[in-house]
Amino acid sequence: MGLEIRTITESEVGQWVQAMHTGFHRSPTISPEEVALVRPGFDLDRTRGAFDGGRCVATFRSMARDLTVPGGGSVSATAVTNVAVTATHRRRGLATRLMAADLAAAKERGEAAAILIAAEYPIYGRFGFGPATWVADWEIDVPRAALPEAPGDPGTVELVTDAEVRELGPALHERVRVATPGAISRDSRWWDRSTGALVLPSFGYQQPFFAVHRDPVGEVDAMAAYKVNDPHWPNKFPNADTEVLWQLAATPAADAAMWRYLLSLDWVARLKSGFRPPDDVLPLLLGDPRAARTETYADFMWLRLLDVPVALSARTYAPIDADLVLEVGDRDGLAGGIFRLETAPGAAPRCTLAPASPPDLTLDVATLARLYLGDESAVRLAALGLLEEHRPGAVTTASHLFHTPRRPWCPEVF
Ligand SMILES: CC(=O)SCCNC(=O)CCNC(=O)[C@H](O)C(C)(C)COP(=O)(O)OP(=O)(O)OC[C@H]1O[C@@H](n2cnc3c(N)ncnc32)[C@H](O)[C@@H]1OP(=O)(O)O
Repeated sequence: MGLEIRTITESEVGQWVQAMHTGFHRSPTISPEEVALVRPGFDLDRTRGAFDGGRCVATFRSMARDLTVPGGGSVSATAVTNVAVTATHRRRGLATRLMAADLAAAKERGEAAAILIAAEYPIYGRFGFGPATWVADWEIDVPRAALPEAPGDPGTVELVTDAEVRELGPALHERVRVATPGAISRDSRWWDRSTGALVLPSFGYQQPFFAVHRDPVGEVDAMAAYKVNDPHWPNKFPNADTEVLWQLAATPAADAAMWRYLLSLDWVARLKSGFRPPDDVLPLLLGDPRAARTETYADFMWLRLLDVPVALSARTYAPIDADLVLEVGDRDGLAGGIFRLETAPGAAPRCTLAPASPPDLTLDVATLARLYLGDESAVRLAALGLLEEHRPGAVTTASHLFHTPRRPWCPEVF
């Protein structure tokens, strides 16, 4: 029997989970109890495997998510995860075939985009994905941070239980999600796993502290999960690390108040921020921004457009009159074509198929993904040779149009 690519059946979930863990070099044996715990998170119509003689040797799964785009609208996206090929079967085209099957199904369902977090940079460009959001992660030398005196916070910070996080967190997350291009919807399993209500034996759970910030009328406007790791004290100096697992804030004032709290814990020498937006103001909240050392600055969520007119019509642009014809190449034949993007101040943008129009710009679908959420500038992409200009000024116009005041950010690890 040859290699077969297909969605899996209920009875194959166990060996699929085993193959996924094997591909990720985790434990080679997963208990039936753990399989039963993960199973409710799977949509079997979107869970694929590669089978060699009946044995699962590669895995691939996707989830339906809403992706926030500039302007506060959203597009439907297939969120790809658990892509893993057993070491004995790598580089035989299995990931390619699984990706082709999932993208075709997503296109068929009418999803406008596919998103994923790439384990390694070189893997997904060939499938039409481009890095669409980036992350930064800082380590802050707390004694040197010189946190400036701030006007009194009219709100309050309190510590809450994991049950309260499950109750209060989803509304705050949704408030942040719709205001943050690049953010995606989150299901209740995320909250269960992050608060110990659902513990997978392979991953375990150590309860963090949960802090919430409330505005003056008592509404939660920021939340953080953090741990304090307290190693030895050299010459009896306090030397602990605050490790922020996640922090969400709905307003700049709440964001600053929460960081102020996290930076003011006794005994702490260093604060590890966790993944933040690449243009986060966190370092600039400090009296001495040099106290924040960049630990990570890297690509994060990759995007692949599946429906260019739907996606480009869903976001807003700089308020200028523009008429730009884009020739989008897509070697997989999923989303390519010639499209006209029309914008005007105060009017909804329109993106339509325009096969007979002479293009102003030619670019690949993966390059358009880098522009789409506002993370990249067309001028930079042109400097890299990724955009071809046919009408003078078209690159500059595209740069103005797609630019957003803040860079996009995806707070989810999925
Ligand atoms: C969204 C996520 O889940 S990210 C997690 C991805 N998974 C992992 O990193 C786990 C460990 N790695 C693996 O499981 C596999 O190596 C995978 C999934 C990365 C690739 O699977 P494979 O079946 O080997 O990929 P496939 O054979 O389809 O490769 C297609 C092409 O991509 C290239 N490629 C695949 N993986 C990589 C890589 N990590 N780095 C560079 N090139 C790669 C191949 O060389 C091949 O190139 P070619 O067409 O020019 O010959």
